[in-house]
Amino acid sequence: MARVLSLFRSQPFLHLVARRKPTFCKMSMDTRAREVFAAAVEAVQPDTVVRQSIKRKEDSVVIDGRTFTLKHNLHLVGFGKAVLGMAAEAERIVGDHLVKGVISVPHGIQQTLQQHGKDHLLLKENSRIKVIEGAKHNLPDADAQKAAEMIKHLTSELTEKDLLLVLISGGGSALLPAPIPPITLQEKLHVTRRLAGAGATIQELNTIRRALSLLKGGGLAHHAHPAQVVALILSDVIGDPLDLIASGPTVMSRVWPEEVLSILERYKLLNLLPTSVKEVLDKPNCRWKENKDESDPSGHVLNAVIGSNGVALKRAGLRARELGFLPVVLSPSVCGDVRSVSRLYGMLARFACSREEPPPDIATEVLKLGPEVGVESWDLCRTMQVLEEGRTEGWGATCLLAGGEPTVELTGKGRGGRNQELAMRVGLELRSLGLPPKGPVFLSGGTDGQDGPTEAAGAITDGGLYDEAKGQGLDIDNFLINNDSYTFFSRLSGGQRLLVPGLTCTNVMDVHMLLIPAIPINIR
Ligand SMILES: Nc1ncnc2c1ncn2[C@@H]1O[C@H](COP(=O)(O)OP(=O)(O)OP(=O)(O)O)[C@@H](O)[C@H]1O
Ligand SMILES: O=C(O)[C@H](O)CO
Repeated sequence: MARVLSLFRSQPFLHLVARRKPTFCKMSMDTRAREVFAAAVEAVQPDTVVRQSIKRKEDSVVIDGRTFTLKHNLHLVGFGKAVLGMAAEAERIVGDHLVKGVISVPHGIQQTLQQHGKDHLLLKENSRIKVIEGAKHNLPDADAQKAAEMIKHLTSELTEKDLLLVLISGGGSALLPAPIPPITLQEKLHVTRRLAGAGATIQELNTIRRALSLLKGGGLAHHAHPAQVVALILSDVIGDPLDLIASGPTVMSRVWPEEVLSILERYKLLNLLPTSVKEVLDKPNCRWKENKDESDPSGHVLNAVIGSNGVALKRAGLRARELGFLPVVLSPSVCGDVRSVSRLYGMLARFACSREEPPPDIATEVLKLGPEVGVESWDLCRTMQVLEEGRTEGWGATCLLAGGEPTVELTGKGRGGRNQELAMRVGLELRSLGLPPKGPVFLSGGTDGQDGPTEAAGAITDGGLYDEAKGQGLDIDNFLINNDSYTFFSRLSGGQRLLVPGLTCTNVMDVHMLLIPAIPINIR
């Protein structure tokens, strides 16, 4: 393994890690972990990402290097959990060039933002944008369908002189339901709910949604043709795939019947489909019969990802450096079962803390686990090299950052979320390393501020978790079996280990952080 790592030494990737030695910081590891998480979330605030991506120059805007002339010809539509703040900022930038807009946002969001003092994310009183709240509990409903109908109507009226700004963020699929007739909203909901309940991935779910919708899979761009369409996208899907985020309404995509049928078959839904769904699936590429124009609108569409997990991790790395860590970003694509993901972080901590040249089996095990948790060998080797240097060359404390969206197999009936469960499991892994209490610290948090159906975003943990719980009469294994991580962390030490940032108004999946102290520590 030493040979594998040495191969990476000569590579030019080290620009990803600033080589300057970090400064010493007196704050506790816990406080610094929370600060780094806050920086990650701050980097992807809806108003910030829009401000950074639209540059106003007199009567034009520059987006993604392209200039668009404004002649009181701008229309705006949007759908997603972060879209209200994105729209407020966009309207501030384009001013009265905005003719009108419609956005579909989560139920109750305006009141919640007001209550949290986040007025800068609300539209001004005389805004030209109509806000429709819907999709209670993240499920498409009549309000969201009405919003989709209005959005479709607005886009269908555009001409080649118009510019359509489309704001997209996670949760957009549920907020833009436009089932292809004769499918009803209830029938579409029935299919997608069964798929989600059976454990379908977001890729599978959104492939089906695209096949059943008038606006998804490029339908919105099609309706807007021949107007110029510019979509600004805040990604909540691993790898930032344009055709899957909110089911890709501005990305022209064909429906492949074989793919659709194989997904439905995989989840044993083929025989349970409503007749209307079968009817639509029999004619998969006739989604836009009511076209005003048959020409391909793709040339008129610019799709730009303006915020993502990668962006959040980059900013987190900068903050970590200010707080005295050598930052290293492992990957923004961590997925797979939380058990495997916790093993990965446990092994990386062991690798980083080993006093000797790490035993070859750790690096080999780490690389073996890579495919299961969505991390490339290249990224693992690069990260291990930084950890090795941190240890052998005295770089000081290290902050390993990663992100993505692991999964939990729900076996119990407790309250929790994947971040809190991951934190519990990593705590157990760190304990098994036999490190002293001031060893590595691990944080896992959802950037939307909510982990599963709980008011916490995640939790902070370390190798002392098990003994701390035992000392307070809490049986950690029982909580894990019952997927009761929120109850566990709420009861443990007065909830001190919980991460509760409140509503963050954004969502770029989860952030994971492993802080490795500078002091050389012995492991068993
Ligand atoms: N008791 C529990 N313990 C662990 N995980 C849970 C528990 N209950 C729900 N979950 C997990 O929480 C996730 C749903 O929560 P959440 O709404 O935060 O998901 P999400 O995919 O992040 O949604 P969003 O689109 O808002 O990002 C699912 O992955 C589910 O398996
Ligand atoms: O809305 C959706 O489809 C999910 O949040 C993924 O983007």
